[in-house]
Amino acid sequence: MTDPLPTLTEAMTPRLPRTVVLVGLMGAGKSAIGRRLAARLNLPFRDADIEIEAAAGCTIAEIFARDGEPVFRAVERKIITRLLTEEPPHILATGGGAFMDADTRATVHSHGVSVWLRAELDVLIARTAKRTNRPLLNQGNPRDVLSRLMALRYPTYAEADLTVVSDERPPDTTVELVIEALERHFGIPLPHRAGHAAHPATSKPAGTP
Ligand SMILES: Nc1ncnc2c1ncn2[C@@H]1O[C@H](COP(=O)(O)OP(=O)(O)O)[C@@H](O)[C@H]1O
Ligand SMILES: O=C(O)C1=C[C@@H](OP(=O)(O)O)[C@@H](O)[C@H](O)C1
Ligand SMILES: [Mg+2]
Repeated sequence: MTDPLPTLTEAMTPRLPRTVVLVGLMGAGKSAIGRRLAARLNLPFRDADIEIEAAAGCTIAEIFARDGEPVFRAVERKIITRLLTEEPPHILATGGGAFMDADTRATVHSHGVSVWLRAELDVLIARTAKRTNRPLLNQGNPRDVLSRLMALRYPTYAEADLTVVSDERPPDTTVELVIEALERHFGIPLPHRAGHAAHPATSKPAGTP
């Protein structure tokens, strides 16, 4: 059976041309902002870290402890490639190290639009202090780890297509800034829900009903 023809409104509604890939350091807000952004744009949300945990059947901390970081990076690369090449355009929050992998970066570049959520050190420290589920931050003083990672990673994050500041302003302000940056980048208005993202989109692992 052939697909029904779209209505005139559907045919004229601009669609997100590519998956939006959020990159940046731990605590930048990739997961929190990504979830809200997806709700505002009425698009699916995927979080690479959640997909990795679903595929591995254990937490990221357990993968780091049991198999080591290189194994985690290999799984991360595979999952992000699958999401970008096999799923329709969506909002994708990556883990902070993903964009540092040259292959992942190339895949993001050819299949998505990358947005660096750039945050200052004090903001990152405050936001990551509440949870202990990030193995890299349990390897020493979080301020030292994060400032070392800033020096190492910010030049590479700067290769992202777009940069949006993630600061003390409310999450919905950052979401607005990302939408504006995407609309400028694509040169089209993105249909979005008015108001606040009161009911964030769920992030189930891909394939879960
Ligand atoms: N303005 C804000 N923008 C983004 N996150 C914020 C903001 N204010 C508070 N937060 C909180 O900071 C944390 C950011 O962490 P998260 O989204 O997991 O970052 P990442 O995925 O980049 O590591 C979340 O708990 C979020 O609720
Ligand atoms: O920066 C990193 O290397 C990591 C960031 C984490 O994700 P968030 O950036 O979402 O915290 C997670 O992927 C893992 O702990 C490693
Ligand atoms: Mg995250």
